Amino acid sequence: MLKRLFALQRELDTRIEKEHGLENQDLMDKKILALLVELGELANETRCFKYWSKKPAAKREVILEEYVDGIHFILSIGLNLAIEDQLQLVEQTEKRDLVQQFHYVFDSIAAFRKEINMKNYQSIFAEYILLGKLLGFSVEEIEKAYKMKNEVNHKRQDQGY
Ligand SMILES: O=c1ccn([C@H]2C[C@H](O)[C@@H](COP(=O)(O)OP(=O)(O)OP(=O)(O)O)O2)c(=O)[nH]1
Repeated sequence: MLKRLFALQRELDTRIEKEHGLENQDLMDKKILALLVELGELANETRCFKYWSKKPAAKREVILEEYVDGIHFILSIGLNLAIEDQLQLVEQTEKRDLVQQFHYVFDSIAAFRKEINMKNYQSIFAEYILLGKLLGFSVEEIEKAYKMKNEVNHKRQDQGY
């Protein structure tokens, strides 16, 4: 699955960079910030930290769409590192709640920015997958939603987004 997703991401990223004349630019810092912002948007839709409110979480499909925006940027960062073939996912097993898990993902992204290496990248990946599990998403569901959003992203580029 990961190989397929990396391939789709590469196609999209190449397209976006061409369209915006960014082929030789280092986009790492922007991608990291984009991922942090997506993570904030995702947390906002789950409303998991809004102890002051009774309003329920957004619909499952809205949360899944936010979640796969994050997957896009994680894959895209991986392509910058050119390490997709070495990726080994270590499964996180510790029991955590959703709020804790959001913090773990934020912390892993911050650690990666400080020290951009394979180990720290793997840790973003592992924490983000666990976040998806806590949100109740299956791997198949994530892959399907990723493909749908990837197509939307291509269409946006067609329309000069
Ligand atoms: O190099 C890139 C840049 C962006 N994206 C994707 C990731 C994500 O799926 C989408 C950007 O997020 P979003 O759809 O939230 O874009 P936006 O411009 O912030 O949209 P909106 O204003 O509707 O929130 O573009 C990539 O895959 N590669």
